[in-house]
Amino acid sequence: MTAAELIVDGLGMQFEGLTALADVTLRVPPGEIHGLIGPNGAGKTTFFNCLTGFYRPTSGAVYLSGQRIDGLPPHVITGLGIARTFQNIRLFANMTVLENVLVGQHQHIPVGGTDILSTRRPVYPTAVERLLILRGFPRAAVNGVIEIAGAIARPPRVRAAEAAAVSRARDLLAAVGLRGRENDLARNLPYGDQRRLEIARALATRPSLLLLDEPTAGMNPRKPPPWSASSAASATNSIPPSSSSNTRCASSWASAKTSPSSITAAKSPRAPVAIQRNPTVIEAYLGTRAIQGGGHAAP
Ligand SMILES: Nc1ncnc2c1ncn2[C@@H]1O[C@H](COP(=O)(O)OP(=O)(O)OP(=O)(O)O)[C@@H](O)[C@H]1O
Repeated sequence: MTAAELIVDGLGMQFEGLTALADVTLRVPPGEIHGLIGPNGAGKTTFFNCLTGFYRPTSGAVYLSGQRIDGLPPHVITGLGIARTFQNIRLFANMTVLENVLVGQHQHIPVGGTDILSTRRPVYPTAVERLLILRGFPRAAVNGVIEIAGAIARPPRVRAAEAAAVSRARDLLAAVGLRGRENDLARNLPYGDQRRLEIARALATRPSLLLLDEPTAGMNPRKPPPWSASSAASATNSIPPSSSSNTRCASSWASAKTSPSSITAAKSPRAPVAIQRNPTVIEAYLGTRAIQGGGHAAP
């Protein structure tokens, strides 16, 4: 997916008596990497939750490449191009490493239904679709039925798509340094590797905007990740995990390409939150390949 522009206009989030976000206004142009910095409780995670549909903001609006997205459910926002990781890791603990990344590709794996009908049109599902629609079934229900049938019957096109998804998942895992761990259960990975897996899963959704919540928490600040473009540079530039100082670079977002610009600072009545353009943090962590495109890791 190409890089997306994010515009946040007067965003507010109220938890009964608590104002977590008030009048947050900012713009992230396509292709830029920024850090969101603020003390504990400043509202960084709440902000990400509002952008990704986990919270419905109480005021304001969010636009992704011109489309208003606030209030939409998380899976729809993911489909529109925003992927995220979580401060408190949320993997599918009892699924394998590979399966976790496959889940991230779910929206791009045709198993029947709409994808096959609209783009490939094999004769049999089309006939079934027509029959069901003629009998008065709503189109969405018909698509659902055919999707289930496709998943059960697994015709050659579905199997080919699944094989491609597995191959891409393996490439993503290699890109984040998890080659050879594909069949391990996610819960058995060390903490730092679980963070890497979350990033691979997020990239698997082919995002146009990637939100990373405390991506370096629990990571060794001195040992660069294996996929880093320059281990010497990243060793110098990487930030401490959960910083001992009061200010934390808890969250970052990134999308492909880079271009200079400035954005306004986010405002919160509770504590200051700064938005900084800081490519070093992300590049040191992910390596430029994952962010800027190239190979299968490119979103
Ligand atoms: N679901 C919720 N219900 C009530 N209050 C909430 C909820 N989620 C967040 N808050 C409150 O909103 C404020 C902002 O929390 P948030 O987790 O967004 O801060 P943060 O900047 O991410 O902090 P940290 O760096 O510690 O993660 C806090 O006071 C928190 O208690």
